[in-house]
Amino acid sequence: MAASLAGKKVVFVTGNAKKLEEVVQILGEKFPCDLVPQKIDRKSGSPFTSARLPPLPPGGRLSRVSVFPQCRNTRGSRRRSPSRSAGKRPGRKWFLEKLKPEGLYRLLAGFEDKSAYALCTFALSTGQPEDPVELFKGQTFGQIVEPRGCRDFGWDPCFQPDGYEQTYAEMPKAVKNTISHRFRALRELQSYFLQPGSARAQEGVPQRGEGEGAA
Ligand SMILES: O=c1[nH]c(=O)c2ncn([C@H]3C[C@H](O)[C@@H](COP(=O)(O)OP(=O)(O)OP(=O)(O)O)O3)c2[nH]1
Ligand SMILES: [Mg+2]
Repeated sequence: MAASLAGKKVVFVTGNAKKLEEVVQILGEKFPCDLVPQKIDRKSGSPFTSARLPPLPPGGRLSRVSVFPQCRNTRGSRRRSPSRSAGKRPGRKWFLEKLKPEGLYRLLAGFEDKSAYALCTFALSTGQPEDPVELFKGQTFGQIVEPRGCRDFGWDPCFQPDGYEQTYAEMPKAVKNTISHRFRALRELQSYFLQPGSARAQEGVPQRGEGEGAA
């Protein structure tokens, strides 16, 4: 990590305490920046309202969700029943709240193929509307299984990563945090800043015109 990043403030926009906990654990004490969690605020005047966010990056809906989580929630308030959305967005919060991990597993009862992947996308913005947003993705492949393990985080009990006998919820956090989708996305983000001699390593922020290749 570039020395010039030391002491810089990075605002992590999330309302999810478990995500925050994992990000703090994964980044560890060596992370040189000051990570400041902030729930996104829909009200005008917040630095994170849609009007003041940078332009959308390419990459489809999942990318837009990463940049506009709260706008998405607002616009998407025509709530659909879980069954109407089956197979489309099982990771979404309201969907999981209704179904619980058991329901998510049951959705696949009629399917032999229970393969799945967990995807995490971090969107990094300088805060300047004219600067591009950089996306960092991490993906972990696995299977949807009958829920097992601790119930303190979403769908962790029914996701068993390939090559492991335990679900995310059964394995120690220290293990999940070295194989998870979130870990892989953060690794991409960290290596983005580590590129030696790059302008972003010196400045600590993405530069205009540096695009898709970076992640
Ligand atoms: O079991 C898990 N394990 C995870 O690693 C994980 N990551 C996300 N989720 C859950 C949390 C929600 O129920 C959904 C995704 O919704 P999302 O909008 O990403 O999360 P929010 O809680 O709304 O937090 P933000 O404020 O949007 O960051 O999947 C996991 N469950
Ligand atoms: Mg959300």
